[in-house]
Amino acid sequence: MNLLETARFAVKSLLGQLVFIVLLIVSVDKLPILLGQYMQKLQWLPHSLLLVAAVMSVQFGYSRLFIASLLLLASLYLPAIPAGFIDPLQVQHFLPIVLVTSMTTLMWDKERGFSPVALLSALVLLVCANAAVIIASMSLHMTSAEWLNQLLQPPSIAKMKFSGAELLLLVMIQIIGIIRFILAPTNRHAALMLATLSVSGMMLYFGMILPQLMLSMLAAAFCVLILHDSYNMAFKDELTGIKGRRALMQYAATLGKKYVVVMADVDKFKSFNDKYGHDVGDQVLKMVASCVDKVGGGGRAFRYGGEEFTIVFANKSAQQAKVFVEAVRETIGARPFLLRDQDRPKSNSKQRKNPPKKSQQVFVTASFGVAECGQQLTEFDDVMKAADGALYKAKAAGRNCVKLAP
Ligand SMILES: Nc1nc2c(ncn2[C@@H]2O[C@H](COP(=O)(O)OP(=O)(O)OP(=O)(O)O)[C@@H](O)[C@H]2O)c(=O)[nH]1
Repeated sequence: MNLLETARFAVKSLLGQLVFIVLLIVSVDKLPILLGQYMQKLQWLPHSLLLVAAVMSVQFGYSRLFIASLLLLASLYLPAIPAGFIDPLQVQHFLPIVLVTSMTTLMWDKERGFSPVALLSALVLLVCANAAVIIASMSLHMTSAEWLNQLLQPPSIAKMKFSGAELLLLVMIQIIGIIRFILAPTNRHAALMLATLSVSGMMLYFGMILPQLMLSMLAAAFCVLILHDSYNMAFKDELTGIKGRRALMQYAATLGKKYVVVMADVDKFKSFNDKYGHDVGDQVLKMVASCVDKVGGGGRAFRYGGEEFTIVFANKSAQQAKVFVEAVRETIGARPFLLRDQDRPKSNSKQRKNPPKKSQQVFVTASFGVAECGQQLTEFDDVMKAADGALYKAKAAGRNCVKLAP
């Protein structure tokens, strides 16, 4: 994802999270009244959903979401600890702080895997982070409680009894989490941030005890975000972010009798890679993919593999599609690719042969072959082969052009 796409994803995801929190607050308040006696029977729901989220996290190798699910699961059992063993009021007081701190710490941590050593080191990290926050909260509370309490007061709707110091710390932890999310807005970070925001929102609104319904919804959101990741893994190309070959084949199966297939190939890409390095080549592929993906006329773009892309137009003739393909070709050829310092291969890189000068602009072009489904070509594979043949002709004709199959 380039910077703009990352920002767009972050904003979209943040808005989604906001909607989720509002829904949460509304439903946690209203649903128990609506569901009445059924709520009693739904006690198993948060436990089961959190277990499902934990199992799914293991399947996907998401150790941080696994730990987060277990922490939320543990939070369901903490209030049940006998009073003599641990002060329930202290548990209620520190539980939300511990959860928010843990989720934010996990956001900044890396995926460690599931070996005992990895899990133990994640646990040590969480214990250290929480100890630091609790000590900071206590010392802030003792030293500067008065002015902080005056400065930071919970909103009037809040039912919690938090000091100004604790509020300050919580706000700071949230900001640290939000920064992490903006820097790397992945689904996993979205899930962890959703957890910190929900826990804080619930605390403010309902006091210290986290409603079971909230944990159920949070666990369901974890599962949905993991499933969304699995969809992306299966159908999207990792490098360019556009749909990949598997998605193309699935789409092909849904096409009727009238459609057009376009095969596109970046020109002289091998020498581009040799000249500027593979990493710059990757950036260029992303740029080309974003141009191809914006094709008009209802065309759907896919990365076929390597430096090849496929566009499919349903219900169009080759002549009709050609207009839109020409537009994409022109856009790619006219878009300057700026080689910044950070794009240059490292000095010890084996790929570097001719490193670019500072802020040098380079251009790439692409060739296109177009074929339509018809009497001669009825199978998708055959139409693709014909488009490939036309692409070959475009290369032979000097590249940077569009050729139609006969
Ligand atoms: N950077 C980068 N390079 C890739 C990727 N996939 C394929 N390539 C490179 O793309 C190049 C394709 O080169 P060729 O198929 O020889 O064709 P070409 O140099 O583009 O020449 P023409 O197609 O004849 O214009 C190879 O050097 C591959 O290594 C990728 O994901 N990233």
